[in-house]
Amino acid sequence: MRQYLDLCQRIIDEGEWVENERTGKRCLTVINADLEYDVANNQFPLITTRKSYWKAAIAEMLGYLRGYDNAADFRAIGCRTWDANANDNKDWLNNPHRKGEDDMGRVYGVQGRRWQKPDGSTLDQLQKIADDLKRGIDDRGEILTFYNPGEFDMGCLRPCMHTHTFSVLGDTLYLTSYQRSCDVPLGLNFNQVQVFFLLKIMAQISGLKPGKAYHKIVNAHIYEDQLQLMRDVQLKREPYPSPSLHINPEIKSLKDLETWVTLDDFEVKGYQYHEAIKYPFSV
Ligand SMILES: Nc1nc(=O)c2c([nH]1)NC[C@@H]1CN(c3ccc(C(=O)N[C@@H](CCC(=O)O)C(=O)O)cc3)CN21
Ligand SMILES: O=c1ccn([C@H]2C[C@H](O)[C@@H](COP(=O)(O)O)O2)c(=O)[nH]1
Repeated sequence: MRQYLDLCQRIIDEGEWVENERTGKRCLTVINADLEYDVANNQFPLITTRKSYWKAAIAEMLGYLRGYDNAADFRAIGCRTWDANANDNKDWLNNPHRKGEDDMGRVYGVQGRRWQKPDGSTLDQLQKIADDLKRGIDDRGEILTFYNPGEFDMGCLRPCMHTHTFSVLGDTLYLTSYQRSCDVPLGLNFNQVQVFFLLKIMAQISGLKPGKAYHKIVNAHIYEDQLQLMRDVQLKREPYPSPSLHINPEIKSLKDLETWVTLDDFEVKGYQYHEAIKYPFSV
């Protein structure tokens, strides 16, 4: 939790103002942040200085792992984060590739599960990783990437947390996740939960122990309309100790994740938090 608050403070102390054309807003910005999560000791990095909606964050990652490309599918599992980008983003609404209401296009999970190959077939990156990890194999290329520049014009948003690399040492699984752009008040709240969850669930279905997760962020920013709430409200609060995340031990395979898992299979214990803060969201 401290590392999150330190990053927020660093942006306020050292950040530079950058105009963002896409949203029409200015962002206070720093380059490069390295965060680390102790999954081995179940130190769940849930923000405690405001109420954080961890279930929606897990649902979003679950939707990516299932290859969802539609905001309605995300809503059905308890996540509304794609409603705005699928349906209120002017550029996307005018994009001929958009297939209608709620379509997100070829983003995240589509690339992760159905990467289009030149011969017309598709590649399932996640299945290959799950199969390898189950056999204890790390070929130094256990990489799940959602980043497909050739298809950016076919999706509503370029992926932000775009690449996840899994590594095995002995009987322990590690994860390194890369993020090109980070809305620290809103997005990072979710992304921290997702990196932690991704390592914990992949370790569980591989029969490996979870180790540490490393989260590498390039452009970390606070939008101008979020700054006052961050500086004068959230950063004035004292954090509480980390809660822990518990996953139904019956989840044993990628197939389980794809077929029957719901948010009821996840529980957070010991979550103490300060009251909610509503940060503005930029589409
Ligand atoms: N500007 C921007 N920031 C983001 O963080 C972001 C995007 N755009 N576009 C794509 C996804 C969508 N994400 C989102 C979208 C909404 C919330 C949000 O509104 N969170 C609220 C409440 C969530 C809830 O009630 O479940 C929050 O207070 O955290 C968070 C992340 C993360 N990403
Ligand atoms: O998982 C996510 C997804 C998105 N974001 C934020 C980062 C930026 O503020 C916007 C994306 O805008 P770009 O112009 O494409 O960089 O969404 C996030 O923090 N986490």
